[in-house]
Amino acid sequence: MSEYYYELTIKPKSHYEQFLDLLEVLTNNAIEELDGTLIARSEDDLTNVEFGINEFAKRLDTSCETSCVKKENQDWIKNYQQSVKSAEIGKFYIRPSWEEKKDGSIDIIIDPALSFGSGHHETTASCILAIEQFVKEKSTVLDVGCGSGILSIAAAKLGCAVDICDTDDVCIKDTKDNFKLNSVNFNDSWIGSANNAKKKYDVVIANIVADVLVMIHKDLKKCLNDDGILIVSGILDKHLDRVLRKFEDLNKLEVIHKNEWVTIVFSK
Ligand SMILES: C[S@@+](CC[C@H](N)C(=O)[O-])C[C@H]1O[C@@H](n2cnc3c(N)ncnc32)[C@H](O)[C@@H]1O
Repeated sequence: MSEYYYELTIKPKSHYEQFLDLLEVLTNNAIEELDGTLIARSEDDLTNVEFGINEFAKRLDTSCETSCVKKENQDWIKNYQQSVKSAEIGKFYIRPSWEEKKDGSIDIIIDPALSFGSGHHETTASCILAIEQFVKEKSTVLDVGCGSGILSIAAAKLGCAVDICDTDDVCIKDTKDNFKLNSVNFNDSWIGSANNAKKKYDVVIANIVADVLVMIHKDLKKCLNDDGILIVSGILDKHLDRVLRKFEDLNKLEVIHKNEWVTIVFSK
């Protein structure tokens, strides 16, 4: 990548299409069209093209405003990568693949993608803290609404046997990719929700939203072992009581507040 690029701006008074055609031929680059203005950018010097355009305007007996400015090039990929931050949550360190791992922390790699779950949202962070505190090695875990898979990857890294489900097929694909990226395994996966579970689990985690938790509360409890742990999140504090009412037959072990978001840990 060169240190500089040239930006040629042309605002024709008339014959817009002819100027566009000529600019395309002369620059062989993508042209930006903005309210009657044509903008070409190139790492090649465009001052000769500007001269040609002005000669063309004279031939057409019209005029156009032009400017050709030399600008500093940006490393857009590096700029973007610098905007994606790692997150340290308890003993876990969640990072994009281009960042270094942190010694002494449990490493989780999540690259930016469509699925929710980078570790920066309050609900994800609180669920990870709850997993660290309440989930024991070798537990069987169901991650309902796995998103990026971040929570089930955390559980897998603690030595749990995990199953994943999400109503969105893109999340299932992203989670599978992220398991590979993190060199951990899951057992079973399906597109759908807790009502499709074929067995009971030691731990069920559902970071969804209050309305959905209320809607699927029976399914979540149904796939929980007798002494199982249920972690629910995605609850805005104004909806907390409504969610609590649906789980009052369970023991409330912990309520984690982070800004306006609440995560609850129950035991059966
Ligand atoms: C807030 S994201 C949580 C992602 C990830 N588990 C985390 O904690 O960062 C909620 C996820 O739940 C999924 N979802 C929504 N309704 C669902 C339902 N009824 N059953 C299962 N998953 C659902 C969404 O597709 C989304 O991926």
